[in-house]
Amino acid sequence: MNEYNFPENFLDSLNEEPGFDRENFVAAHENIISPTSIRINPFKESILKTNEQVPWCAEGYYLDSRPSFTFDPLFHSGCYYVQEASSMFIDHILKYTRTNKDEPIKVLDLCAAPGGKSTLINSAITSTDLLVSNEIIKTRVPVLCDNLNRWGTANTIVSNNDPRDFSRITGFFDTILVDAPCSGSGMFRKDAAAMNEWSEANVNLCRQRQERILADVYPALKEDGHLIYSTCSYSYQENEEIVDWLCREFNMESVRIPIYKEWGIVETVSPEHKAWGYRFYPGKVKGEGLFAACLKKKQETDELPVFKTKGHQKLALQEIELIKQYIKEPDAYYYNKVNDDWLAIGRAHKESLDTLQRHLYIKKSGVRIGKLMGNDLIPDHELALSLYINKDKVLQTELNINQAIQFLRRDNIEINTTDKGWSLMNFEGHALGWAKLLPNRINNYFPKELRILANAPSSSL
Ligand SMILES: C[S@@+](CC[C@H](N)C(=O)[O-])C[C@H]1O[C@@H](n2cnc3c(N)ncnc32)[C@H](O)[C@@H]1O
Repeated sequence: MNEYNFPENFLDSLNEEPGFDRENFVAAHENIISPTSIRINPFKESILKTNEQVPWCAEGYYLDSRPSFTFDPLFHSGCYYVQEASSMFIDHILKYTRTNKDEPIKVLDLCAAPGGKSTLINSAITSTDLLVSNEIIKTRVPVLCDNLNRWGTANTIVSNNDPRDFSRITGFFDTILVDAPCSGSGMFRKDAAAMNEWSEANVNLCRQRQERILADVYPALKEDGHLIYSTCSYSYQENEEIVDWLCREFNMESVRIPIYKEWGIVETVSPEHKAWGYRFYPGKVKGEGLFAACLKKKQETDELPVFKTKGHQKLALQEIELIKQYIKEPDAYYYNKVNDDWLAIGRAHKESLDTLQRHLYIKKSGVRIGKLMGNDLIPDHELALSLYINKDKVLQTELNINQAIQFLRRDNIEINTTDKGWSLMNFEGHALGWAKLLPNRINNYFPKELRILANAPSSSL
């Protein structure tokens, strides 16, 4: 064993890597606790900002200590996402590469669960832009949907596909993020167990998988579109060598991202194509290990297929009129019924949804509004958290912190009210979910699978 119980050969394997300072790196692992950072939701105003901002992301903030997020109702209402600071660099790349804000873009987050970078992309784009958030592993899709539901936007489609399925949607996306599965050395400080998984053989396996993922998704990128590639590995094989491979095998050029020296990020160039990359080392940055690079597709080699729009089932216009009452600016949305549930997605994304539905396994599109029972809406949890709910149409009940925690536990709550019917349950004005107010009791509709099960810590947030 060596310093800090790093895996055998790990430190030696990094000795030649750009910007690697062995002493500083080991000291950062031995002496510095992993910093806690959050990224606030720009669409849900809250007073969570702290004095120390993450330098490369305007919405990122460091916290002095790690509170119990589970017991903070604002976490459940989607006012912020707990995210490691280095990962927020993707925001900086997205903003730099977005030159024309007037033209809507389509972004794919290919390896998206649990959704940290998807919520980040969602904050960086506008409602006329589209985010497709994909996760290959079925069991990881629910957490991705939950995190996106909390963010509250109606311009996201979640799919559950293998990267190869995207090769059929030629030239569809303006930007693709591949936050690739990797050997995970960048997370050693946060997750010491990851060290047991590390080996040189695994680094090589990861590299092969990364190449396969990138080759599969490449056709889906538009000409002049950007590919953002990131890993939480320090290994050269998974980073600079992959960037070189992309430049060699595909028609791509490297994009240099401006950074400030005081950020502590190490800019690297790949040996063969001199392509830029950005390395984050704990000890040099206040964050964990990350590698990121951005490339631009030079020329479309295949001819673009013409996408035909599928014919639609005859829409139940009367039902749509009922649904629309619950939505702010209702004409801005396209309403779609899947089984018995009504969903709304920005009207601008209807055609994209048609195309994607023909090629992908769609798990969520826009916001689920709920089911109609006669003339009544049984509202969905997604509607409660969404930014587009027409709050004039529904009852709202403000809860204090204890009532909010009871609600989030799905316990019985006692409140003094004469109101009756479906009500949003709010904390500090932010919706947590639905309850039905009945003459002699309150039915709690907070989703069972999301309820707080843990015991409250002695001091919560
Ligand atoms: C680094 S994690 C993504 C983290 C996520 N982008 C975020 O910010 O929350 C990599 C993801 O890739 C997925 N994955 C694993 N194997 C894959 C494959 N062969 N193709 C595509 N994705 C894969 C994993 O399930 C995991 O969700």
